[in-house]
Amino acid sequence: MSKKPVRVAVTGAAGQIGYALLFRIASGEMLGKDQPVILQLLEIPDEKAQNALKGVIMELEDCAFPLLAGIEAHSDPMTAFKDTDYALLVGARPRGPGMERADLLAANAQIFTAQGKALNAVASRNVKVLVVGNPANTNAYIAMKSAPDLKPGNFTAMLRLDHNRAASQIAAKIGCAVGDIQKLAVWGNHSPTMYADYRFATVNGKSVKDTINDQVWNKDVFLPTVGKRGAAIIAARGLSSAASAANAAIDHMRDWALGTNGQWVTMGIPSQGWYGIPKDVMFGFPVTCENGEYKVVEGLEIDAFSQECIDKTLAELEGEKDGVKHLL
Ligand SMILES: NC(=O)C1=CN([C@@H]2O[C@H](COP(=O)(O)OP(=O)(O)OC[C@H]3O[C@@H](n4cnc5c(N)ncnc54)[C@H](O)[C@@H]3O)[C@@H](O)[C@H]2O)C=CC1
Ligand SMILES: O=C([O-])CC(=O)C(=O)O
Repeated sequence: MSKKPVRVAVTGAAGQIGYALLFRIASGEMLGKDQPVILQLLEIPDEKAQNALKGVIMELEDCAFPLLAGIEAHSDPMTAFKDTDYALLVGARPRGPGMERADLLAANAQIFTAQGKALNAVASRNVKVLVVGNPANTNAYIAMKSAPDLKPGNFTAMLRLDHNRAASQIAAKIGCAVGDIQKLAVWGNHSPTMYADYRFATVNGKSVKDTINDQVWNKDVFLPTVGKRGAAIIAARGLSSAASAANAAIDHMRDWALGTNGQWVTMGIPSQGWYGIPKDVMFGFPVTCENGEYKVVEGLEIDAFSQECIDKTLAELEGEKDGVKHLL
């Protein structure tokens, strides 16, 4: 018997990430090739954006995806999030050259108060929320705090693009396939302060750290390359990453919903005090997923260099949190 359709809300649906995301969700790449979906698409109440959304919907229809059980266009989060099981909050302003993601807080933060409140009012009580819009960690924190009746742990921020970037850089350095690398972690904020940590990673069962054996490369090449990859893409493309961001969103939601078979992935989640990170800080941690739940990989040793990196990214997040106090 075929499964009952689930409701997937996507905001910023007519934007560049939306265009790289919706067709993959509708084809079953996010929730499985046996899971029908109803797409609940939100765009701003502006004629140009709503027209663009209509065009995207026409294209979705023209794909005749067997798993696409319905498509809705919305301009109000209170209707877009009704009964939604999954919410991908993408809609927000992207940065341009010379900006940091935190510079977007003033423009984007209010979106996430309104959308957190709407999720609180009308979404499924088990809704799984992924915030992509930047600055993703703090926006996810705002949405979580604006939705007191939902489980805080169901609000997450996207660190998966950083995780995938780190895996790709390591694979290129070692000369192995990305899929051979396991047990990678990215700690902290989706910003240049993030700490991509390969100390526990393995390549075909061997230690990545021992294989690379070059702390100078780690500190002076790997960490800045991963941390500043978003800016490098903006410099090259004139626009921020879209297909790779959509791909990371698919990876994040798929793994959360369907499980990781014991493999580590990185998710931005509200801390429960793990590794000394204060409660509720939306922080990138290594996790495994099973039965629709994530579980932090605990008990990892944090050496002096790692602690310094973690402290730095935490301080940045605490600063962003202070800056949005007035909205909560
Ligand atoms: N966390 C991550 O790893 C990444 C995050 N991003 C962020 O994702 C966000 C979206 O990026 P793009 O799709 O490239 O931008 P875009 O400008 O192409 O699209 C954004 C869309 O969101 C819509 N929008 C704005 N406010 C909205 C609201 N309140 N409700 C619903 N829709 C709204 C706009 O009308 C626009 O169509 C940006 O903030 C960007 O910085 C981008 C790449 C990676
Ligand atoms: O850098 C940006 O502004 C877009 C983004 O978050 C990324 O590509 O990681």
